[in-house]
Amino acid sequence: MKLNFTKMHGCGNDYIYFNCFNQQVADPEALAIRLSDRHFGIGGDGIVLICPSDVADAKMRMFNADGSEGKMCGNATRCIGKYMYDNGLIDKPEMTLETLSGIKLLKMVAEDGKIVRVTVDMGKAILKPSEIPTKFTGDLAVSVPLDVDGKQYAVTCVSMGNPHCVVFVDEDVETLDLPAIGPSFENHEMFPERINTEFIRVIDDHTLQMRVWERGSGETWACGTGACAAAVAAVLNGYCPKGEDITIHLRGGDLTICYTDEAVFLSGSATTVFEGSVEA
Ligand SMILES: N[C@@H](CCC[C@H](N)C(=O)O)C(=O)O
Repeated sequence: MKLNFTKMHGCGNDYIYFNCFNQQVADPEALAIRLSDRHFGIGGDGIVLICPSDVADAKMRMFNADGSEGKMCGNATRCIGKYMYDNGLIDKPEMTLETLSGIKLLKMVAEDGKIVRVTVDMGKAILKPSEIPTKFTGDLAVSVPLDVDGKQYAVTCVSMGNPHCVVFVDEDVETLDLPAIGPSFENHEMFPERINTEFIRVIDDHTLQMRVWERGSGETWACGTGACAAAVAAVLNGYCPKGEDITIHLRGGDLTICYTDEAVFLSGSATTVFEGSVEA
């Protein structure tokens, strides 16, 4: 059996998207592992299913490259908005999207009939360490010490529907050896469900530089929820103001985040790369 797919990316965070309004994907965990492989598959950071929903315009399920299911994915939400509008599944440039972390509202900008930019209301940031989840105690984990492979880091933990550990560093993040240090954060005993880790250099009070090691996918060129977590952490640590746009420079492009008391807003591009079909 063949499955039709669309390869899309948000700032280089690339997933293989399946329209499940008109086809069914069995065993998405195994499919994610096989197709994400950049040598023997299509290549991507994972797969995303765009499914019918009883409570929203569509429902997202996303699977990392190791087959694990993520509860939230900021870049995929934006790409789904573009897919739904560009393919006539919605007729106005806004939609609701059901995720494992609740229903998100997307507002989009169209140019020549195609979506070029999407803003997602990601909901409130979750800061209670036990709810992220982490094993830190207390009401917040802001600049708390963490020993990783014998080196001391100060980390700030945030959930954007999925867990993040944000580390502020002084050096250019391009100089970091992420494949060496990323897995030790991801699988650290303080994070019972593993963790996504963002390494951040503060450029100024409205600009951050970021690299990310994602749970289940390794280094990716962008992470929407990670960019949100980084902006929240920057505010909590006093580097950036609340309620104003913060630009995050990622390996694959820029994202804009605004952290308010009501919600975190994520804005950025969404791009279609190619379409095809693959043996299921
Ligand atoms: N790239 C994503 C996040 C994908 C899920 C993450 N790896 C997890 O397991 O929580 C984004 O853009 O937010």
